Amino acid sequence: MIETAGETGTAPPRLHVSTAEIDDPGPLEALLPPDGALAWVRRGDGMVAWGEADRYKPTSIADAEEWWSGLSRDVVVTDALDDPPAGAGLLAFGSFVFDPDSAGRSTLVVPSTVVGRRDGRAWLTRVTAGPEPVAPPVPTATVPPRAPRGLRWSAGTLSPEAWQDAVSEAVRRIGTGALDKVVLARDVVATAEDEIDPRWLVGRLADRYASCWTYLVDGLVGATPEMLVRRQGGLVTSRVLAGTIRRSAGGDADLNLAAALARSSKDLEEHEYAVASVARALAPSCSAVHVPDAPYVLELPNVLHLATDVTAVARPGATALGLAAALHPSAAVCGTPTDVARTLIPALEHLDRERYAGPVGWVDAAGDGEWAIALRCGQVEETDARRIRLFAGCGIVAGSDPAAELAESAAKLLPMREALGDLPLPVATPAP
Ligand SMILES: C=C(O[C@@H]1C=C(C(=O)O)C=C[C@H]1O)C(=O)O
Repeated sequence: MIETAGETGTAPPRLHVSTAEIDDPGPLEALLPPDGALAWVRRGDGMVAWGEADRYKPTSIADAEEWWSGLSRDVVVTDALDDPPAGAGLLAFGSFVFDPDSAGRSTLVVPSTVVGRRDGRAWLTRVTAGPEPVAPPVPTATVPPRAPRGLRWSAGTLSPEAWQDAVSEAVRRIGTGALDKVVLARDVVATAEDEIDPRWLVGRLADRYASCWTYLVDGLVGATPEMLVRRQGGLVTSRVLAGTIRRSAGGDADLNLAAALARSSKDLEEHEYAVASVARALAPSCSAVHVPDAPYVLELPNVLHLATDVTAVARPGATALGLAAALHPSAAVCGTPTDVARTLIPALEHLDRERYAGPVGWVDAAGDGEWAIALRCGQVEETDARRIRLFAGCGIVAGSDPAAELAESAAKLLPMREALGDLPLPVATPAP
């Protein structure tokens, strides 16, 4: 018999984890129940989850790492896969506030049911407070999600004009030599007639932005193209994005835009700051940090980004969460120098970013995991689920033009607006 700490009456019961290979379950997001849905999907693979075996409100990423290493060390694994794909077994989903002073809450959830698929293998993980007698069948969502209806838009914290003034002020400060780059974000609010079902948004985002990581954690839903850090075994990768152009109708026009982006000194400069901040942050906990000589152009349906994939080898003990703690906030969402940008951001934005621009992802018992930057997202409001707040930001450098930055922020809002059904796919319309 397996003895659990809970039987002593002094400690919570140890969690029991069992994972079994299952037949291909079809589209993962279609399995999600209406309540407590968690998702992490890309190109059809990934994990969807629900139920809560445990939950923690970390005060920082380091605090989350400590809690998680304690919990995951103490579980009883009753069944596991041979040569498991990444994510098959005990894991926690999480997301963290951008700014520790935010009124928002960082969160780590250990789901009681996870269904995953990777590299042609599918699995079901159950996490329970005692031995689970029989693995339950894969559930299917009984209530399919409905599209939001009757959307109304309202300005967020700053009007578009006031936000452009903030960009001008940032350019002025950069001109004085106070800093090199600062990322300024804005928000807009959509209100629907009924409660917004985030599963609807997950399905739409995963379809249209298949190359992005589509995520859902406690009402924060989005599809991000930017991987802060992935650790798989010893290998560490980070996809850095900075430098953006809004896409046109496609074809030759887009090829010309891509060429212009790859030559733009403003965008290359902005990109270099972001790559340098990632390479610097990885150096103490990794060896063999490799930064390619030049960025490539990442094509998404709404924008083109300058992108660099940095690779490294993790030193012993450098977990995915530990690496995320070292990397956040990178210059892609904060600025250069970090401390100056960090102070300037709230002063100019007047916005509580909450979990936008913070790390979002998952971690397993071995410390492997994926932590992306929560971009191209919205937060369904906890107190009124008919409302969702969307966020988008832009890197401001010496050559930035406020009107062009506003247009760029509008392009970054498109994925969520399309997912909400505000726009017919794939045509772009002016910012709300
Ligand atoms: C801040 C955002 O995006 C970041 C800023 C970018 C830029 O300024 O070019 C590009 C990608 C992201 O690193 C956002 O999408 O909200």
